[in-house]
Amino acid sequence: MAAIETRNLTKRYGDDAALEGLELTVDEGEVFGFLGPNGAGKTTTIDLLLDFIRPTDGSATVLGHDTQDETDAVRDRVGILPDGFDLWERSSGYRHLEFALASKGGSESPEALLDRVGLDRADAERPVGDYSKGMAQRLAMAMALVGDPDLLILDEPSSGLDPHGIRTFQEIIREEATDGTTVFFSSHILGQVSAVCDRVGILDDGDLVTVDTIAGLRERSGVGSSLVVDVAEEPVVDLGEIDGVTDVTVRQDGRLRVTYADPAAKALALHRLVDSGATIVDFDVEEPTLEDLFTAFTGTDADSVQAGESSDELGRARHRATDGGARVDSSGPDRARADAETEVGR
Ligand SMILES: Nc1ncnc2c1ncn2[C@@H]1O[C@H](COP(=O)(O)OP(=O)(O)OP(=O)(O)O)[C@@H](O)[C@H]1O
Repeated sequence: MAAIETRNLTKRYGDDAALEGLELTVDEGEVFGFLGPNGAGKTTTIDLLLDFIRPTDGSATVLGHDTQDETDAVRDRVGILPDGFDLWERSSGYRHLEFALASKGGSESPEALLDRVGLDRADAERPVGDYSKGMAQRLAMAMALVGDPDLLILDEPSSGLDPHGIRTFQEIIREEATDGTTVFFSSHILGQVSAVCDRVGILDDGDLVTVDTIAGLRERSGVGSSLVVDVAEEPVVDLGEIDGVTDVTVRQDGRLRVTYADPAAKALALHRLVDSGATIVDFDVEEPTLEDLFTAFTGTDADSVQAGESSDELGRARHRATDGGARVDSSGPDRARADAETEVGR
């Protein structure tokens, strides 16, 4: 049984389609990233799955239940972290959890839930009207986890979170997935989706553009990997002649970027450079970033997809030069991603 299955799911407002003919299957136990820019239709899809709004056309099942005819059965087994949720400002975090535990019949202790999301127990005594956005988001995540749901639906879960909170949420998502929970995770932040998701669906302007694993997206996008070489002097050899090389450019930092579709071209390019007498100071390989993939599949500039997360930070920070030299940042892409997420959290 699929955790989520939609057939021609469509929502129109007047002549405008918020979602057009969505055909999507999310398997049980997978972490599925639903990626798209502002206004792509992510929240509309989630609202349709939970029967908060009704489709103009088409249908959907969640955990085998029809979303319109068996809404209670759906909501009973789904944990939801909605985008833009409302809390009762004068009630404490504890009261919110107690309410969620009572309405879901959950057996967890409020303290265990608070600890899991990293919300201070003393803060849980305070009215939520005093909470920061990140604290409110942590409380909402704790409420979503109540009752050990079979499906977690998280709409922009990192909204308002600091980098530590982002990591906490990613750990929760991984733990839930290990436990067999399906996670449907909407985001416009590419790095966060790639950090936790088994598969990704890219939504653009109400249309599902593609669904695949990150590796599959890389392969199908045609966006090649690049060999970035720091050479002591301008090479006198035409690397563009090598079979499988698709592009050769000199970057702003003076390094040579050789983009290739065929991995065999990488070694050939290095050999050709050495044979030409060039002195190779350093080299590295850059894989296409998710931003590159998004652009390849939608034709949309990835800068419009996310605020504050630079593709240069994400994909290329490991090539930072230090002391004006060409040393490679040994902390690698994970560090780069953490750096990028620091940006996001600001
Ligand atoms: N009640 C409504 N009336 C008219 N248009 C709507 C309504 N709700 C959503 N839309 C439109 O539907 C489209 C999809 O909106 P939706 O909120 O699903 O996007 P999203 O991908 O969740 O965006 P974001 O990342 O900004 O949350 C947008 O163009 C939006 O303006």
